[in-house]
Amino acid sequence: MTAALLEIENVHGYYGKSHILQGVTLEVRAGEVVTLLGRNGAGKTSTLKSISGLLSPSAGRVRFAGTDVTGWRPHRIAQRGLALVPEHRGIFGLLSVEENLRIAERKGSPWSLKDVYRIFPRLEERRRNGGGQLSGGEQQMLAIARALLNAPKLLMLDEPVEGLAPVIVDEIVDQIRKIRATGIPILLVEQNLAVCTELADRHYILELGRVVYHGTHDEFAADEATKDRYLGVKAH
Ligand SMILES: Nc1ncnc2c1ncn2[C@@H]1O[C@H](COP(=O)(O)OP(=O)(O)OP(=O)(O)O)[C@@H](O)[C@H]1O
Repeated sequence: MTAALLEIENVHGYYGKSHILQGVTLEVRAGEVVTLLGRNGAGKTSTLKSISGLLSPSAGRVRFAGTDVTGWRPHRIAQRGLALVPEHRGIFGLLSVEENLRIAERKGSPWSLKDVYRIFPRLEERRRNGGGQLSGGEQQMLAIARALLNAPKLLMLDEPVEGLAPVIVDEIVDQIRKIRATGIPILLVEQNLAVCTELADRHYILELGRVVYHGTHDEFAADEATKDRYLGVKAH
């Protein structure tokens, strides 16, 4: 079996006195796309934050690429190659698309501007536009492209298609598939079940800050009862 690139073991986390993460355990192996599912407020974003150092775990371990990074500051974790693309996309509205990309370029990165334009041709078309002039879908593409330029060993995407039109959703799913084909593993938080089942090798479901289900793509696809119970999705 392939060794896990990311291992989260029994992670607990608080916002003030609220015990939000109550022992989350999951792993992502080399080359995998893994989804983290669950209803609103289940703790998906908080799990990504606890991995990337934005929420310091009160207990448990986060191991990444063989190193225990629990409690490290976000920038140190990012330097190790763990990239988080948050739901609110953090791009610079006053800079052009290309400037947004240029400031994310990194010496020695296997990813060049040309490589990201190959995956996101729309960004090349819009390269002189201001970041603030982009549509929601284009902003999402720009945020992912910026993360790629940083040469991530693992990409974490928080609801990349939320609120986007179906045609843009399809485009982004296709782009994520292309990124996956380059070998970069992805941890994907997503509510859109069709997107998840299309992309993922394995799934975890969170409820009240705990993992209540995990299974492979095939197991999950066949398990209507689980989908109904934890996600409120009726079989059809
Ligand atoms: N900064 C914060 N301060 C206090 N409570 C928070 C904070 N952020 C999130 N929470 C609470 O923590 C719980 C988990 O939130 P989280 O955002 O991780 O859930 P989620 O599964 O990502 O849901 P959603 O899809 O709604 O973002 C929720 O009850 C939420 O209200």
